[in-house]
Amino acid sequence: MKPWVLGLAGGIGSGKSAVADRFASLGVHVVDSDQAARWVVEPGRPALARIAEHFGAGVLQADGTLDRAGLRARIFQNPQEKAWLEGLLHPLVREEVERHLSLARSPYAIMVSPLLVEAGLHRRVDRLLVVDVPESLQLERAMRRDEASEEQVRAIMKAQASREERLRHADDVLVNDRDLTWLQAQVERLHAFYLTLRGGVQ
Ligand SMILES: CC(C)(COP(=O)(O)OP(=O)(O)OC[C@H]1O[C@@H](n2cnc3c(N)ncnc32)[C@H](O)[C@@H]1O)[C@@H](O)C(=O)NCCC(=O)NCCS
Ligand SMILES: Nc1ncnc2c1ncn2[C@@H]1O[C@H](COP(=O)(O)OP(=O)(O)OP(=O)(O)O)[C@@H](O)[C@H]1O
Repeated sequence: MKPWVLGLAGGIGSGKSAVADRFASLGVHVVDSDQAARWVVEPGRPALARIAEHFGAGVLQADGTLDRAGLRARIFQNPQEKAWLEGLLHPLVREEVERHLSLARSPYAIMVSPLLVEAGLHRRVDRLLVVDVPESLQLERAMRRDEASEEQVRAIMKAQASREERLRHADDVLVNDRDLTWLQAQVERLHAFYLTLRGGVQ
């Protein structure tokens, strides 16, 4: 049976993973498209060989895994290369995500993706929760987490939907501009609400 799916969207560094982890600790089955995008390029998977063919062997590290920082630098300064990579990976990611969603046994499941709105997946989910923060905070948190330059994080933000665009599709908004204790409380409140939408089905 297809589970009831909550979409969890937000730009880079907005706090999707922080929010998703808290839902997961309440027993909700979470599928993250960023993680799926990692699985499909693990050594031995055909997509990794295609990437090495296209970008050259320099895109692999000595141990045969993808040089993610190197590829990130390349695609976000070259829209054509980014489109090529997305054309290869997005169908595979979608397949992985659907497969993992179908394994859900919790009252509802969560699909997390930075590109949910961009990829039109807001139409696929039953309800959409957007994690929203001011751009300055998004920038600060992403730079600190990824040890990335302001220029690089801004380039990624530019490649994503604007806050306004995401918020236009939101059913619920979690403004993540306070501390993690507050975030936890908001997640608990939302979880109780989603359970009522599901009629408390366990
Ligand atoms: C370029 C890659 C190798 C960089 O890896 P890295 O480990 O540095 O980053 P990670 O995958 O954790 O992504 C970090 C954040 O970057 C942003 N981001 C990644 N890919 C994209 C993209 N194609 N468009 C816009 N933003 C993106 C997202 O906010 C994401 O959460 C990787 O992001 C990738 O394979 N991207 C293409 C696949 C994709 O579109 N993934 C996004 C969701 S499916
Ligand atoms: N309320 C908060 N207070 C302090 N730090 C936070 C808060 N929420 C998230 N963070 C931190 O900010 C960084 C970005 O959060 P997170 O990784 O959850 O974002 P994300 O939306 O999943 O990003 P991406 O799209 O890049 O994967 C992390 O280091 C996280 O621990």
